[in-house]
Amino acid sequence: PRICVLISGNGSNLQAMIDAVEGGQLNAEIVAVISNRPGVFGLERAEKAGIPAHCLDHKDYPVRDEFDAKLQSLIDSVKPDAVVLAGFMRILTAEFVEHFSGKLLNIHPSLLPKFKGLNTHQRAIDNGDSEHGVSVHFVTPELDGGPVIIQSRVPVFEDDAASDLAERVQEQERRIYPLVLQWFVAGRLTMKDNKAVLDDHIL
Ligand SMILES: N[C@@H]1O[C@H](COP(=O)(O)O)[C@@H](O)[C@H]1O
Repeated sequence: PRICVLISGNGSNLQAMIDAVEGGQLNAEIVAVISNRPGVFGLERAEKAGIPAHCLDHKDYPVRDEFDAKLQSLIDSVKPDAVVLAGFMRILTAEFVEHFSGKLLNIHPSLLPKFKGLNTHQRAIDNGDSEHGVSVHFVTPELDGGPVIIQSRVPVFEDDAASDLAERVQEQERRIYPLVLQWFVAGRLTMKDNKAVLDDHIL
């Protein structure tokens, strides 16, 4: 199975996928990494792993539809079985999302449906939550609203800063995202009627 990963920055989730492929936990090939920002560390991680790395700078496409159309054809050119958003910080158009419906996955650093959008760690702290976490979900046109596949919870400590919580959450991200991808490429995980289904069980 072929995986295409979209990033915007550091790429710690991408690195976890690269390591899982190299370690035999993820039986797939990462055939392309695409960033919407030039010069990010995630692109270096891809090059170091011998994966074709592409940058499609969204600043070159003032019209969102044009950026998404270009991105869609670049992704289609590598014929992926899964398109994986890993710290990809762009809102995608409904056309783009529909085109990859059922094979487009995202990781969001909160216990969805709580804290859709940005700054999730600080918002959990400001809200006085005792627990926080991360969700992997299928992408639908509703931002951070697609069917959730798996979540991992972490405690929030009184003296936590957002950076402490981010580190604790990212540790979980690196564990669960490769696992979900393995389920998907093994054909065990699908999206049906806006629901995530694993081994014929609705999640
Ligand atoms: N969407 C969020 O963006 C961050 C990106 O991290 P990285 O994979 O680029 O290190 C992650 O925390 C992810 O949940």
